[in-house]
Amino acid sequence: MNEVNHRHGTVLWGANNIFALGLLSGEDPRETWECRLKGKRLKVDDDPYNPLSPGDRVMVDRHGTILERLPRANAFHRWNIKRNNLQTLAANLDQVVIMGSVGTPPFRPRFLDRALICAEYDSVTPIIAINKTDLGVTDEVLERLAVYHGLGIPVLLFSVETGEGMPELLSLLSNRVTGIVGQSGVGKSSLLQSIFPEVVIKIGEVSEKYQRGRHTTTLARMYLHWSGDGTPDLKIIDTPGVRELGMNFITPADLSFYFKDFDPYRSQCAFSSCTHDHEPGCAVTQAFEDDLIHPDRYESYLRILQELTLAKQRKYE
Ligand SMILES: Nc1nc2c(ncn2[C@@H]2O[C@H](COP(=O)(O)OP(=O)(O)OP(=O)(O)O)[C@@H](O)[C@H]2O)c(=O)[nH]1
Ligand SMILES: [Zn+2]
Repeated sequence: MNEVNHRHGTVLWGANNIFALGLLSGEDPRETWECRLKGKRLKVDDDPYNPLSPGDRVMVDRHGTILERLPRANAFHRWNIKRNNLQTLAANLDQVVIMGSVGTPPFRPRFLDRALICAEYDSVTPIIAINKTDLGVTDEVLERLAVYHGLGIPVLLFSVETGEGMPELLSLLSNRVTGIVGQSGVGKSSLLQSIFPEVVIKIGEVSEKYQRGRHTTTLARMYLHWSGDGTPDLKIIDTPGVRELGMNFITPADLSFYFKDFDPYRSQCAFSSCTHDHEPGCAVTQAFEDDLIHPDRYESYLRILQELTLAKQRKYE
C-alpha cells in the first residue's frame, strides 16, 4: 500500500455509504472530509448494516474512498429489535455517560440498569450523569443513586439550565472519547448544545427523519471540541435517544452476573441453576428481603429476567 496517497481519519458520523471523517492525518486538524465506502463493504464485515460507527479509525485513499477499518479497541452496542441483532453505536470509547434526569422525565433506574448492562457487556467504563437538578433532587432519588455509587460507578448531578455540576462533568469528559446514552427528553441535545454552541444540534430531527428509512436507526455522531492550541480536548459521541434498551444479547442464566451487587450471595443459593426468582433457598432473594440488595436493582433484574425468559421460550416454540 502506498502510504503517501493514504490518510488516517476518524468517523464522525455517517449513514449508508457516506461518512464524514475528522481528525485526519495532515496539516489542518479541523479539516473534515466526506468519504465513501467502496462497494459499501469492508474486509472486517462484522456488521453488514453498519460497517462503520462514529469513533472508528479508518484508512482512506486520496479520492476519499475508505479502504480499511483499523482494529477497534472496543465498541458500544445496543440490541436492535427489528434486525434481531446487536447494532454498533460507537467505537473506541474511553467511557460512556448514561444520562438521566429528575423532574421531567422523572428519575428512572430501569433504563440506567439496562444501560449499565450494555456498558459491562462491552467493557466500557460507565459514568452516571443526572440532569435537571434545578427541578429539585429529592432524598428518595439520592438514596436510589447511592446504590450505583456503592457499585463504584461515578454519579454526577448537574443542570444544563443553571450550569450547576457542569464543571465537574466537563472535567470527567476532558481528553477522553465519551459516548452518551439516554432516554429521550433527558436533555442530551441541550447538553451538547451548551458544550458545542457553534454547532446547530438537530439530532432529534435528523434521527427522526432517518428512523423512517430502513438502514439508519443508527445515527450516532461524534462532536469535537477544540482547545486553544488547536487540539481536540473533548470527543463526544451522541447516540440516538431510545425509549427502551433490549437485552437479548445475554441469556437468562448469565443475567445475574451483570448485577455486581448480587455477587456476595449468588454462590450461596441452594440450587446451582437458581434464577433468583422463585426458588427455595435463594440467597439473592433473601438478601433482597434483608435489605442487602436494593429493591430497584432486584426489580430491574426480575423484569429483565422475565423478558429474556419469554424471548427464549418464543425462540424454541
Ligand atoms: N429544567 C430543566 N430543563 C432542561 C434542562 N436541560 C434540558 N431541559 C429541557 O428538557 C427538554 C428536553 O431536552 P432535549 O435537550 O431536547 O432532550 P433530549 O434528551 O435531546 O431529547 P430527544 O431530542 O428527544 O432525544 C427541553 O425542553 C429542554 O429545555 C435542565 O437542566 N433543566
Ligand atoms: Zn438464587
